[in-house]
Amino acid sequence: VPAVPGEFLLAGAPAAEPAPMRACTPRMREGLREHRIEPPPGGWPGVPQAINVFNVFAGEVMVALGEREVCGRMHDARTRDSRFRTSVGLVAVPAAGSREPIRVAWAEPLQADWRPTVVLGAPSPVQQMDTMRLLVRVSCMAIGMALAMSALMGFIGTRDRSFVLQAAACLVLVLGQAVLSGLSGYPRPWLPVGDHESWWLAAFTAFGIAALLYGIWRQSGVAGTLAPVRRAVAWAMAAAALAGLLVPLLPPAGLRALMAGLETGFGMACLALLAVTGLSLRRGDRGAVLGVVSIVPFLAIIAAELADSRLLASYRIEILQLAVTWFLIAMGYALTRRFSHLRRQHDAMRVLAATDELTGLPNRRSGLARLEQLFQSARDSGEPLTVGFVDIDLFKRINDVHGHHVGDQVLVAVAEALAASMRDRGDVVRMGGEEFLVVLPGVDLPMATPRLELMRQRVREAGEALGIEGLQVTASIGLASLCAADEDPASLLRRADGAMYRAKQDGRDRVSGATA
Ligand SMILES: Nc1nc2c(ncn2[C@@H]2O[C@H](COP(=O)(O)OP(=O)(O)OP(=O)(O)O)[C@@H](O)[C@H]2O)c(=O)[nH]1
Repeated sequence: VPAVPGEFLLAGAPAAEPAPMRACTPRMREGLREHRIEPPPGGWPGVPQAINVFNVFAGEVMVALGEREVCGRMHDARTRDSRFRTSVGLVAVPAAGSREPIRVAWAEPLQADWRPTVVLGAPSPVQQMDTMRLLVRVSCMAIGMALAMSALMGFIGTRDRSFVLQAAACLVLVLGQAVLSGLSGYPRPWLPVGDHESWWLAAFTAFGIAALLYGIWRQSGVAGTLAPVRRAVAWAMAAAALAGLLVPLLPPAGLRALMAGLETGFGMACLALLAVTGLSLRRGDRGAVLGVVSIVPFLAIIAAELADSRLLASYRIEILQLAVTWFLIAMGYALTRRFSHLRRQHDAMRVLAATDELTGLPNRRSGLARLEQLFQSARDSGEPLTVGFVDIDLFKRINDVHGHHVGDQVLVAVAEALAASMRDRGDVVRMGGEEFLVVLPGVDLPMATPRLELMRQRVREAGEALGIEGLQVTASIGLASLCAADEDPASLLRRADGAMYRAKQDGRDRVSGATA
């Protein structure tokens, strides 16, 4: 290696081989079927030719032109020309006028209709096309991984099982894509695929189909309603997963039969789910739209398969990956909706847990929590803080004379009268029974007394407004302002409570202030 100059870094070492290619051995050629591509009339034009073989999912691929002959496997990038990342290929310069044919060979495909594609042309456009395929393949996997991560984060936030299932489905489908696209062998194998590409492909097809069916079924809107459909889909999923587990036991012919069975089964399950999703839509379940949307690409692939589409044949891997990614995005969207639903539910429960059912005021627990906060900030800032304990007078008698339902009406009317007198309704708390707490941050005792006098008046008026004969509603109110001796909110409350008892003793229907 020459000395490293100051302006840049030099890494690596000069190449020792003329062409970093893997020559074919008799073992590699075993079982390969060879095909010939003839040169143009008049022979090769004497310029570089790139030959690229796509869509061979398993086994060795041989590409040869003239002297140059290479064998490579999709699942180990070290065996391939690194200029081609999604295919096995070579660049050769046949002599001008030479009539040597191109020879390509591969093992019998796992599915009869999975035809390999050979691309021939000038190196630059062939490589650009190869890079474009790589971009699609990598992007699809990256989206799948990002969705798996966000599903995991959703689980951390909600502890809801669907998020784990989604993350697991994403991972299965991402790994399946890695094997399908050959990225599991790039830059060196990171999954132990080895010589068993067909097993891995069949197993991931089976697990992937189980995951797809589960997702589409969950979104079809029939999960909770049609028991026979539910059972049929559950069976289909279990059968697909079981088939995936049995894969290592199957001989090549068995694998082919399994793949054909999985493809047919998946197609039929998609059509059945489309039909039941249609029923859900007709019943007005708008959520089922997502079920239809997630199946559409797979139905399009089945249709293209039946029509023997060229596009599907040459871009099979990318099209399958895009369909899977589409499905994962649809499922991710469904989970986002579920997340907001759970959030709303959670918020609603928090509000319920903090609210008194009868009056709609904050309940004792949340009121005390708010008082604790106000107590601390008043302590820190030195601002005044006053609390008023409001107790309806002779409430037991109101219940006894007019009935419990009138007692309830009185409680609601008093709560309303107290809350209406405050700027922030959150500062009136129902402490329980016929007791209320009024919190006045920033207000001292001399300022609080007339306000509570006014509230006492409003309580009386609220009772009169009920228009019940013989009903008189009054309240005794005890006031206390924060002083240096108050170590905690409880001591402030105790003093307000004491003042309220004095108001009762002094004849009720009055406001009494506690001394510091
Ligand atoms: N209608 C109704 N009554 C309630 C509710 N909660 C508590 N009570 C009743 O409120 C009454 C409170 O009575 P006491 O604590 O004896 O006090 P009081 O009758 O108001 O007498 P003083 O406080 O001395 O003026 C009890 O009879 C409880 O059953 C409620 O939600 N609705």
